[in-house]
Order: sequence, then C-alpha cells, then structure tokens
Amino acid sequence: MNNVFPYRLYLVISEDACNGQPLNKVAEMAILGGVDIIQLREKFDTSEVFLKKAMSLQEVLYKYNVPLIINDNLDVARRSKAYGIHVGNSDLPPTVIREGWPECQCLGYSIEYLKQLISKETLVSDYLGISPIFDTLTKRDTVTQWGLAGLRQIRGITDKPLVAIGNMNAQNAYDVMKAGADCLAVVSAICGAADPEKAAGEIRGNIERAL
Ligand SMILES: Cc1ncc(COP(=O)(O)OP(=O)(O)O)c(N)n1
Ligand SMILES: Cc1nc(C(=O)O)sc1CCOP(=O)(O)O
Ligand SMILES: [Mg+2]
Repeated sequence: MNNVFPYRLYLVISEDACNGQPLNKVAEMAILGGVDIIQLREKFDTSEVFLKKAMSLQEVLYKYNVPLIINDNLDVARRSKAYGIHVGNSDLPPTVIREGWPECQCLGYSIEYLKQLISKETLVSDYLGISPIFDTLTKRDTVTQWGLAGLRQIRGITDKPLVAIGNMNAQNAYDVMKAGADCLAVVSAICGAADPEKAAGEIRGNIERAL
C-alpha cells in the first residue's frame, strides 16, 4: 500500500469527453495547465481498444512523469503498466485487486455510503473518491450527492486522501478544498473546454489558493 498521495488535480479522461479533440493532446494540454495525475476511463471500449489507448497515452505521460490510473479494468491496468486503478462498488473490490495485482502503486475506491469508510476495502485503498460531491451529467448512475457538508463529515472520519469528484470546476474548487478534499477530479470542465490548458490552470490556481 502507498500512503503517499501528493496529487492535487486529477484528470479523468475519455475520448467521448474530449468533444472531437485528440485525447492525447487534451491530456498534454491539461498537464501543462497543472493536472498531475490522469485516469483513463473508457466505459464502452473493448479491452483491446482500451489497452491501445492506454499504451498510447502512457507515451505522453512518461514524458511528464505523470501517473496513469486505469478505470475498472485490472487486465488493462496490468498490461499497460499503469501506476494504479480506480474501482467502485460495481467493480472488483480493492482487496481482490491487491491479491491479483501486488505491484499496484495506487488504488482508488469510490465512497457512496458512509458505512464503506469502516471496511477492509477502504483500509487497503490508497485514496477515496467521494462520489459524487455534486450531481453531474457526465455520470448519471450515482447514489446521492455528498455536498460540502458530506465531504466535511467524511474528512472528520478518515485520514485517507480524499479525491472530490462530480461537477468540479474553477468556481467551486476553492470551497471544495476548504471542505476537506486533498485533490479534485475533473472530466468536463477540462476535457470539454476550448482551451484545456487554461481551464486546468484556473482550477489549479484556485486549489493552490486554498492550501
Ligand atoms: C477519482 C474517481 N472517483 C470516483 C470514480 C467513480 O468510480 P465508479 O464508482 O467505479 O464509477 P465509474 O467511473 O466506473 O463509472 C472515478 N472513476 N474516479
Ligand atoms: C467519473 C465520475 N465519477 C463520479 C462519481 O460520482 O463517482 S462523477 C464522475 C464524472 C465527473 O465528471 P464531471 O467532472 O464532468 O462532472
Ligand atoms: Mg468503476
């Protein structure tokens, strides 16, 4: 297990979210703007296509020493030599990931219910995705939004690094960090922006202001 999670701005990227802009280009611009960790999330690709995208993205990320996290798919994570994987309640549990992939350096786990915080799955995870902070059109199969009050409550219960996700943007970044997040995870506010570098830079600036 890796207890160090120094990342502050986490891009969750998919080809669809990039609105026709090349995924690797969006990722590179986002890094230049201040993103320091990236998750590749392709919910509809075959494993073969997913793996190809992951390997291609790795070439960009190696250049900047930015870690790659793979969403859901353990086989793609292992074969692309990713830094880690993110799983939720409908995926392989973190304890199973630990057994199947001992080399995993960063294991993220989504928190939708308070009771999950006191569990062996949380214990073996490196960070927790607080799922979602605010409702978002990007992912509709969520349970309930935690809001800032829910995030504060979770901050009071666990010392694990907390990654806030769900409608994160430059307007709410400061308040979400002040409510206890360690890192913000973003899809549309960066991938869907006309200038992903500028968009990432604005969010990163507001994160830094809150530290
Ligand atoms: C950083 C981060 N947090 C939460 C999620 C959501 O994961 P999950 O609940 O497994 O849902 P899907 O992303 O698989 O649809 C995430 N991906 N990343
Ligand atoms: C991938 C993902 N997971 C979520 C969760 O709540 O677990 S919300 C989400 C999408 C976040 O997209 P946007 O930044 O466009 O709101
Ligand atoms: Mg999942």
